[in-house]
Parts: sequence; structure tokens; C-alpha cells
Amino acid sequence: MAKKGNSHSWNPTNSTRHHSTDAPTTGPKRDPNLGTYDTSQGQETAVLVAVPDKRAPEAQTREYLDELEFLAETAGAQVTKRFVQRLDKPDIRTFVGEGKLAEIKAYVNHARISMVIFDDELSPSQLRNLEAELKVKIVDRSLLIIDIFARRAKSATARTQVELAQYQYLLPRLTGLWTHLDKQRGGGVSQRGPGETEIETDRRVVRERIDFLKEKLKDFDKQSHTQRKSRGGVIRVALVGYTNVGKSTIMNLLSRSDVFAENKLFATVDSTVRKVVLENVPFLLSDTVGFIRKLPTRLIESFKSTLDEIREADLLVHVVDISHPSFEEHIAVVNDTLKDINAADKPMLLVFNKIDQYELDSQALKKHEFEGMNPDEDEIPRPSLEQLQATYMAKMHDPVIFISAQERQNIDELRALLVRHVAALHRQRYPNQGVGEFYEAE
Ligand SMILES: Nc1nc2c(ncn2[C@@H]2O[C@H](COP(=O)(O)OP(=O)(O)OP(=O)(O)O)[C@@H](O)[C@H]2O)c(=O)[nH]1
Ligand SMILES: [Mg+2]
Repeated sequence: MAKKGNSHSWNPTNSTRHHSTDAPTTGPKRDPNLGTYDTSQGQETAVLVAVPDKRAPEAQTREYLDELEFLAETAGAQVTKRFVQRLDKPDIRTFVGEGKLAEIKAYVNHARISMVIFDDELSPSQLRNLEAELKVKIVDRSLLIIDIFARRAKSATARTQVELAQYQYLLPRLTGLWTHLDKQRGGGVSQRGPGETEIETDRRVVRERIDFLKEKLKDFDKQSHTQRKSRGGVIRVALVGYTNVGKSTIMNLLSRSDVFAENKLFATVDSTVRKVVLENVPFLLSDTVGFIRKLPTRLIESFKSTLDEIREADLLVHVVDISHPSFEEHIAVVNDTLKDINAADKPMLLVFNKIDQYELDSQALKKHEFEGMNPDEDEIPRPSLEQLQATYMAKMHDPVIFISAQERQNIDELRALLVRHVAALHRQRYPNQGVGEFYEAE
């Protein structure tokens, strides 16, 4: 069953930021092992900063920031303000321009904000400059996502993968922070500041840890490869999709299991595999980590073992949240990520989920229009669910189905669709074995 709205306090143990010799008197506690800080002290207050392209539509900018705010909330931070500056490209030194930075600084000081979150990955030097200027925690999109993953990862493999991503994020950022500290102490550029040796030591420690974690993951890979081989003879289906679209809810529905599902981003980080038998047709169903726009590449790389589940699947079930205004972009992000991990040319079923929510939202919009309130003038009128279905049935190459996992709408049709495709794949792959045989032999 889906658990809605569970709130957990954020408590990542290994947040890889804020490397500094001078521990602040208030704020996050320093991890003595690596000089990193735990960013989970109580409820954090945060502001969001985005630098959209000058031509980006207003509605898109708002949605990107909504998503960043959702990520921040998932990580336990309360967002109190958003700053947007339209530029051709972000400022190379401080991401935003001088004027905007002064505006952010004034607000951060006045409202006693503890963290500034940027909707992009910052370069090590941007990070250092912003930290020197704003004197609060600077978090970029990559770090925010890595921190959420750190909180969610449960299995040994997922935890090792997250730790690898954390150290890889940290490594290029060690220098910057030290140089900044040296300058504060009055050390000139030509002068070798104190800490020069320490940073080399730190770098070495981090590199060694990265090597160690990579080796450890290789061992896990070997183990899971053997495990997967022993599952031979049965078709493997993977649920894929953008984060928070309902993959785990569908997994629970189909396999009658109890996988953690909730209205937060990245509820699932570990992949789960269940054996499902529908109408005597057995297959393995795996629930996987959701995708998101601008997923840090290093995170994808370090999550290789988890993504193998997708790469080795015979059939992908691509779940889409049709009630989300950006669902089309989400489809594109998922398809691009599948390409990145070499899993794009697999047979796919498209499941448009949350039709109940789509209808609810449409009714609410109509009511607004009727009452003469139209808050979004740049918004294009919504097609009806029937119109959408017709469009997508005609437009997509893959089979399409519209469901509500929560309200159990069209679930029998989804099961029938799955059975048909799994049985066909089974006959193709194992021509000498009857579809039910594997199951019966067990
Ligand atoms: N209205 C509505 N909500 C749904 C439906 N299916 C799932 N949800 C809700 O959507 C939220 C996310 O569902 P999950 O199943 O956790 O989504 P997920 O794709 O596994 O998410 P991640 O693991 O975070 O990538 C939960 O609050 C679900 O209860 C649906 O058909 N309609
Ligand atoms: Mg999930």
C-alpha cells in the first residue's frame, strides 16, 4: 500500500560539504574523519536561485523551481524565497551577477537563512566564491540529490554507491575551499598557504576511499551477476520513469508486496525485484530508482549496479504521471537517460498513471475559469483525458495504457497488457519451453 505524506526528519550521516578548518560556532557539526559537515541540524531555511535562459518561458521556470523546492523539502529544508535572474549563461565567477548576489545576501542576512540552493551544478570556484560572499551553506542541485539518495539508500550496495558519489563530488572541491581560507588569512597567491600539505593528505585519503569503494562495488556486481544468472529462464520486466510517478505503487499493486511509496522525490533508491505470476505467466518485476532532469552524471555512474537491473531487463514499463504539467518533458528526460545507460532499444510499454488526479486538476481549472479567475495567462488550455488518450495512442510507437494505480482504474487492462507482452517475449526467448513451465517446475 502506498503511504502518503509520511514525514521523516532528514538525517544524512555523510553530507559531503563544508570542508573547512574553522568550524563555525553555530551550524552543522564537523565530521572528524573527513572534515565534512552534517547539514541536518534541525529545520533548515533555504532560498532557491535559478538562472534560466533568457528565452525560457515563465511557466517552465516556475515548474523547474517547483521541482527544486520539492527536492529541498524532501531533504528537510523549508524554502522561504526564490531568486531568478535571466542570463544568456550563468556568471562564471558567482553564477548570478553582482547585483543579484547583493540582493540575495541582504535577504539571507535579514531573514537569517541557513542555506542557499542553486538549480545547477556549481563549479568548484563558483562554490568557493559564493561561500566567501554569502557566508552560509551553499548547496547545488547535484549535492541536494546526492544527499537525498544518502538518506534513502538502505542496501549495502546502494549505500556504497551513494558514498562513492559523495566522495567524487567532494574531491575536486577540496582545493577551492582551502585556497579561500588561505586568502582570508592574508596569504598571497604566490605564497604557499598553510594547509597545502593537509589538503594533499585529504585528497589522498579521498582518492584511496574512492578506489576502495569502486573495488567493493565490483565485488557486489559479481555477486548480483551470479544471482541474476540463477534467475534465468524467466522474463524480466523493469518499471522505469521519472521520480514520484507511481512506480512503487504499481509494483505493490502487481506483486502484492509492500514497497515503500510516498509523495516525496526518490522514495526508492534501492531496486527491488519480485516474482509475479499473472494468469499463470511468471515474470520478474523490478522497481527502480526514478530519474530526474539534470541527474548528476557521477551519480548515474556510481549507480551502475542499480541501473543494471534496467539494462538487463527484457521489457521496460515506462510509468508517466499524466497529471504533472511537465509530463512530456519527463518522458523525454527518461528516454534520454535510458539512452545514456544503453537501455533505449528495449521493448517498452507506456503507462500513463494518475488519471484520477488529471481529472481532478482539470475540474479545478474549469471551476477557476468559470469563476473568472485565470491565474496563469500563459497556460495553454488542457485537453480532456479522452483527447489526450487519443493523441498518445496515435502518436507513440509503443503500446499505451491509461490508469490510476491509486484508484485502481484500468488495472485489469494493465495486467492483461503485461501478460500479453511477457508471454510473447517468453515464446521468443525460450521457444522450447512453455510459458507456464518455469513456474510449474518450481
Ligand atoms: N492521485 C494519484 N496518486 C498516485 C497514483 N499512483 C501513485 N500515487 C501517489 O504518488 C506518490 C508517489 O508514488 P510512488 O509509488 O512512491 O512513486 P515512485 O515513482 O515509486 O517514486 P520514486 O521512488 O520517488 O521515484 C505517492 O504519494 C502515491 O500515493 C495515482 O494513480 N493517483
Ligand atoms: Mg519508488
